[in-house]
Amino acid sequence: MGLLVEGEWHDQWYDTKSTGGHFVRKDSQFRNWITKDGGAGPTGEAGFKAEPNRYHLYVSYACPWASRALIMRKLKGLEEMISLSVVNPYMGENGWTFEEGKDVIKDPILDADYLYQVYTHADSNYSGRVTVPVLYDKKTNQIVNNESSEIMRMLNSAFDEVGALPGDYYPEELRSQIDEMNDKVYHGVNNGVYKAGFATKQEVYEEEVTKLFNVLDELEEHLSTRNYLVGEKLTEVDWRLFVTLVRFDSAYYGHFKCNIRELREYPNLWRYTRELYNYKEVKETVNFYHIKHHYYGSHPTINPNRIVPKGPELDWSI
Ligand SMILES: N[C@@H](CCC(=O)N[C@@H](CS)C(=O)NCC(=O)O)C(=O)O
Repeated sequence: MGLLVEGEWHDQWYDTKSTGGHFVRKDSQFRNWITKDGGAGPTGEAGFKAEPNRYHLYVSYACPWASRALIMRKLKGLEEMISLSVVNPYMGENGWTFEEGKDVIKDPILDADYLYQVYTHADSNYSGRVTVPVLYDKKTNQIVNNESSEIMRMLNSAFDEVGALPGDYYPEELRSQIDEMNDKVYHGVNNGVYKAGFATKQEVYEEEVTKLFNVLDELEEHLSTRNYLVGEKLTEVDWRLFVTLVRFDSAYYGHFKCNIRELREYPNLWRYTRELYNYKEVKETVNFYHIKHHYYGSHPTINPNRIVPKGPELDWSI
């Protein structure tokens, strides 16, 4: 694992010393938007019009943030319109790579060996982390956006007039409730598992893991009287929660020590996760081989021998 400093790759683990043992996530830097007419979005510059076959998505099947984008691409039927690359699950001294391996889809655009080359191609002086997902413009050869919450939003609606499937996962009338729930889910769960798992001090881990399970308890209660987090149908916040829950027992419970309870011990959350897993073709975006091999294999400070556990055996049927 590493990062780019003025376009040069440095192999370096997260710095938690300067933050007292806490893992602090950095903001994504590429923030342009694809829009129906090519006008600027809520952030960034204009010029990225929704056109079939113009954009490419770089993801990791292991990564929950990338999976949000992958799920939206699937729900909106954009597979033919937005091409895809999938990195190798192992993230080592060169960060994400396109090294051959099970289910890897190489980079057809730059033929890069490493994802950081996509970043330096777009900005030869880039400084920062090299993360997935990355939404890339093949026409102008630049990164449009590398922030999954924004990529989800643009895929939700920008391509509606050029052949996307119907479905609005961020409906106008529910936006304020969705935003509020997104905040809880992001801080409490999506980033919560990382804050527990990457903590480097006992008291920080205990504090974070307790907070995580308090939010899971709250969500379990919330789902006792309703099927979805907000309103009567699935919205983006359900998919944002799903990507963490679907990894919970296979990766976070063991590798990140989020083990106060298994997800399967929560009847409502477990029912909900299985339902979303079986929704349309969403299960095709969930790759447990990549998930387990990435987490257990890529963090030597947590699991130095990189042994990947065989279990658990999960029954996803509904
Ligand atoms: N805020 C970003 C976070 C993306 C992210 O952290 N992705 C992880 C994989 S799960 C990554 O690529 N990490 C590489 C690194 O931090 O060096 C988003 O939501 O898109």
